Amino acid sequence: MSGGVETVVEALGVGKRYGPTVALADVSLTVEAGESHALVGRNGAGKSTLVSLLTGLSKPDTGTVTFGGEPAPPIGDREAWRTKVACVYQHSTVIPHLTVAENLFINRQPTRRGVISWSRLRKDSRELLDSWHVDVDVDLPAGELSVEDRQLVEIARALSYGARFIVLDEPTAQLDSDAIGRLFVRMRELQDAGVTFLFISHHLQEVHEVCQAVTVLRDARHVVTAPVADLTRAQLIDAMTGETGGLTVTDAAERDAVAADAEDVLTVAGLSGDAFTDISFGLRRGEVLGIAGSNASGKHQIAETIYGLRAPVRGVVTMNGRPLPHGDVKAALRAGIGCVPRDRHHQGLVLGMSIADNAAMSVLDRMGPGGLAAPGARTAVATKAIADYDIVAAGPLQQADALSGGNQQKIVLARALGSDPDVLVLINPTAGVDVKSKEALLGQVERVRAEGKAVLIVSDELDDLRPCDRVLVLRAGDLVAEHEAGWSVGDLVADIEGVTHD
Ligand SMILES: Nc1ncnc2c1ncn2[C@@H]1O[C@H](COP(=O)(O)OP(=O)(O)OP(=O)(O)O)[C@@H](O)[C@H]1O
Repeated sequence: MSGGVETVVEALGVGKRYGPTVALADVSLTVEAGESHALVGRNGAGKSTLVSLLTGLSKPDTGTVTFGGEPAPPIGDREAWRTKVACVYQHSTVIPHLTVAENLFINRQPTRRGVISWSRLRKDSRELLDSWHVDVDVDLPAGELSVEDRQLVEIARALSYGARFIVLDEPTAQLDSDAIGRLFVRMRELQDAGVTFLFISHHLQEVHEVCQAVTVLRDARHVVTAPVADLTRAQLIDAMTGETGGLTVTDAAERDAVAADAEDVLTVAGLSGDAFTDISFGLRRGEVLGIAGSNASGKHQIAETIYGLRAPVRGVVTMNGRPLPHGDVKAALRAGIGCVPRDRHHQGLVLGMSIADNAAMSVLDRMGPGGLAAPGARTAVATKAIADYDIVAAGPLQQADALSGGNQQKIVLARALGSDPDVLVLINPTAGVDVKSKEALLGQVERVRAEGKAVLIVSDELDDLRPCDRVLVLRAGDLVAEHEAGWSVGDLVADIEGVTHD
């Protein structure tokens, strides 16, 4: 108890090392009942490590964790941990081919005379979801759920074990603005019903919108804990970076427009495919073009069709006047298209390989005969990437899986740019990346553009669209609007959502 308020969880002086890396040093955190407490910090600051200690996935080297004043359960006792806390990760923990009901009651299915009672399982699942107002079909394979519904199912599952403390690890990273709004409404309802949240996000406006308290970590250490209302966005950024001065976001409206006679490097003509119909546009040399839209708009699918991950049903994509074969990523790469994919975990990075090998992958054929780069050359590429993108790593030979999520993301971007493409296709390039690194990434886009290359940015984040000369808006698979640099947020969002703005 502190000042009459019940403490849900307390970490006292916790520390954690991974080999030579100090991931957390003497960090303390107190989360009070019924609050939403934000945990923020730059990529590699130690947020996920702290969450792993608070959820019993690993044991602190030093310090203690207590729940409601009681010592945390022993590490191996998963049952006991489940009654205290759950974490909803960006990446799903549901088993995709099992139904929602099976996922909810996995390893504790109701039985009748020693046999699983499927009718009870479905009924109990329905009741559980109803009690938390989660409107999801319990018979659906969990892999078919939207990210939004999957998160709600995971929250309901956590609550059904008795946990009333839930960690949300970048829950908004894959949600569009409508879904984020609904998640926040849901968080407030659950808070009113006695649930406490630890909320991790790189979007500081979200912290201000939905949290009451905030803790900042920097370089493995605790910097400050304060009521959210006491810290402005600028003060939060200063606490995260240890510097003053805030951020500079490149805005295309502040630089010269693309030359009127600049030729198209990439054209999309009459393209139809999964979730989009008859889309045509050109991308000129020296241009940064944005595509905005909700998750259902088809914007990701268009980008994926351009770089060959999907085949179109109709239409053609040309690079420098030559049609690209359909659905052929390698051909797109050879033609000069670099990409930062949407799903970096599966398409982006080989986790078992070093930073050097990952960063050098698509530049291999430029580094030596037969695509075999000398180790020194690979290390040099990685060392440069670490410096250019501010990657927190022990060195170029560190394995990618030992990096924090945001730092892994930076390697994918470094690699896409490293192949020196004529056209760079970026899908949600700054998702999971801290505010300060975002600036560095968008700075690289500016560099590429200034070199006369072209960039296509498909993003859920309006900040990512600021460096764009034009932004195309997609709705339900149709191209519905085009905005020149200098657009107002209200106008763009109105077009994205299909409402009138006045
Ligand atoms: N399994 C591991 N092996 C080695 N080092 C690790 C491991 N897990 C984390 N680290 C290191 O510990 C430090 C803290 O990482 P952590 O994942 O906690 O950061 P984070 O604040 O969650 O970052 P992000 O915002 O990028 O997710 C980083 O330097 C990271 O490289």
